[in-house]
Amino acid sequence: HSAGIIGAPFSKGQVKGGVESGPDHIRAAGLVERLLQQGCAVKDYGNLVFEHVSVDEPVGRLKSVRAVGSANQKLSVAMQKVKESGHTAVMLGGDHSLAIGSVHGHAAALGHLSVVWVDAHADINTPLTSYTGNIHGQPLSYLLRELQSKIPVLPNFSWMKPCLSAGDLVYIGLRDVDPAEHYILKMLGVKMFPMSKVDQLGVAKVMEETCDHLSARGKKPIHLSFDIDAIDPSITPATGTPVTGGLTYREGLCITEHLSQTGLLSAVDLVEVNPLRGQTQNDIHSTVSTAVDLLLACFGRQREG
Ligand SMILES: CN[C@](CCCC[B-](O)(O)O)(CCN1CCCCC1)C(=O)O
Ligand SMILES: [Mn+2]
Ligand SMILES: [Mn+2]
Repeated sequence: HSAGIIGAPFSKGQVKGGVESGPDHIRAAGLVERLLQQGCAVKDYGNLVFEHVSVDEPVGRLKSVRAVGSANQKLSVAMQKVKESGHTAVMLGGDHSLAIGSVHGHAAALGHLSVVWVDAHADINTPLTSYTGNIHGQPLSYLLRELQSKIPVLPNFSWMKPCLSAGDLVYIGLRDVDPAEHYILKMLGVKMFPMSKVDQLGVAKVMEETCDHLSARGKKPIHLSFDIDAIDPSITPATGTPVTGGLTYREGLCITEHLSQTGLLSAVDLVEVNPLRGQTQNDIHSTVSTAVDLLLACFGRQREG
């Protein structure tokens, strides 16, 4: 295993301050040292510097479009470099709008890929269906080829092109999906394992069916985009949009251990850790250490030793 870590201290895909300090909290909890201890090579590329965008008037309801566009352009270039250096990429967020640049850069380097999106939310609102205008609820609409007719021309987004097909996307953990998002998911026939399915099948069967679905599509490199709010807020409360009824700590490890064992894991996003949303130090510690443990499992750590 070899990890190439990129810190993306960015928060403009949503409106709650604090998520930009996610990368530093995850590093401070010992991510690099723990990866090295388990025999993983590590290259830490540090944090990207996102310059302030002074004038960024809303476009329709969309907030901070220009900032989100330029941040993701920079991230896409950085991701591509990390992949071309042969590492498994680790993108530490920052909010989930960063998946635009992370997936785009990954696809630019490798051509084709599949995405496993672990999240309480579908993050597939289009600019026109979003209630909030927060772009962290929309990244997949910019990435999916099938939705391009729904995306208007946006400032600072001309650098990107859609790079993902709906058949190569699998969701795990959904439990707070907007009506328009649900319509889109059904229309596109996207493979999804909402929490109801996780309860019904159990996480081992969910992972088996996830991998069967991806294998049938040709065993492409896997991009795991893990939103920490997929885990139950009793474990990871320090996040911007907590939703009760989430994955247990153990289910989170089952998911990441299983994907690690496929040998196809090529990039991991770990996003939406927001220390300011924790009520106590313990809230923050529980959230950040769970994020670290999930990442260690992505790089081969096994609970049996
Ligand atoms: C479900 N969609 C939301 C949340 C997006 C969360 C982004 B993530 O990165 O954390 O997954 C919420 C929209 N609801 C807000 C409250 C009223 C009903 C709509 C949105 O803002 O689009
Ligand atoms: Mn979420
Ligand atoms: Mn998300």
